[in-house]
Amino acid sequence: MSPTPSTPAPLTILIVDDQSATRVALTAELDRVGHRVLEADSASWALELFRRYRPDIVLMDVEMPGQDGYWTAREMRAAEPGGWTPIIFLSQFNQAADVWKGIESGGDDYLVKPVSPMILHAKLRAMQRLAQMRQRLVKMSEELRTANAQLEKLSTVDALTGLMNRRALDARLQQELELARREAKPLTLVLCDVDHFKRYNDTAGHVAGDACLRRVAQLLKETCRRPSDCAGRYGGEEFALVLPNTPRSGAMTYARALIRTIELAAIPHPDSPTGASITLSGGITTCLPDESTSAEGLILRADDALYNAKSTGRNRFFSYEMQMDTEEQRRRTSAS
Ligand SMILES: Nc1nc2c(ncn2[C@@H]2O[C@H](COP(=O)(O)OP(=O)(O)OP(=O)(O)O)[C@@H](O)[C@H]2O)c(=O)[nH]1
Repeated sequence: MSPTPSTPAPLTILIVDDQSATRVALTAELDRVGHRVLEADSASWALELFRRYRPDIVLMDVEMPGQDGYWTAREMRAAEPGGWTPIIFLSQFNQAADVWKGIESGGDDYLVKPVSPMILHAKLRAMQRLAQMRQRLVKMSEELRTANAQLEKLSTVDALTGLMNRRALDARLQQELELARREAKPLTLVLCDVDHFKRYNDTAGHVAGDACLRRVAQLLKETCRRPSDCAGRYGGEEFALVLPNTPRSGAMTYARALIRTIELAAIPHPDSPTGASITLSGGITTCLPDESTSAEGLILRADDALYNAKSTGRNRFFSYEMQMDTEEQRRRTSAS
């Protein structure tokens, strides 16, 4: 009498054998312990069932008319890229070379017919355990991939505004600088800062201050119309814009449009000497980079221009190279 293995988890098992007597005997044994059995008498039918039902384990006869078990195993492996269904070969041959060939062609184990039920169940149990371990590993590596992606995002995105953070901005500036140098194209960096933001916080509170920064960030993002333009939070109430392929004149046009956008948004400032709404001051630097141009140098220049914009009254953008006051320009343009 066949031994009864202790409560195996039910599996879907594909039996591939051209001899019906073998299939009947194996099916009866596997049925007896509650497994679901699929039967195929040829390579083509086996592949069809394999693709359709994705069995947990395959028991595969080596010798079959037409395509043999080795070929079928290779096709099954090719049909599940990244996956792994245990394949156990069944054969009358018990030479070492046969076992080797079976394993080489993608099989995981090799049993000599007639197979003792006890050995069969033991092998199934071992394969099932391996498959479960593999599934756990796959799941863990997926979780790791997701966690890494989240970490990567967290390390480049500013949590308050959703813009690039300082780290990502620095990397982007460096990258655009190298590209501009290679392609001999102008590159503009704008640093801008919300005017009298301490007063905003002191009067409206930090929560309202945060909401204000988010709104400004959104507006800055919207002004980045070209796919290569990017806005980021440089720190505190200071933002940076990297504008590739933008010459001085283009940068000034951009700054005027930005001032206008902020003006139209009319975000109320509860205590600003500059006016009733939020205003920005900015420093611009534009370069045609050569070997001596550095990201740090650009930041220093933009910061210097920003300081000038602040010290001459705020709500204006200065270009380091042109030392031109965009607010003055804008007033002149709208007056004419
Ligand atoms: N709510 C809020 N406030 C911030 C954040 N980061 C920086 N600040 C505040 O921004 C203010 C910046 O103040 P200052 O550097 O004195 O500059 P300012 O008041 O804007 O004055 P000017 O730049 O000279 O126009 C400080 O009160 C900071 O606490 C933030 O994430 N949220």
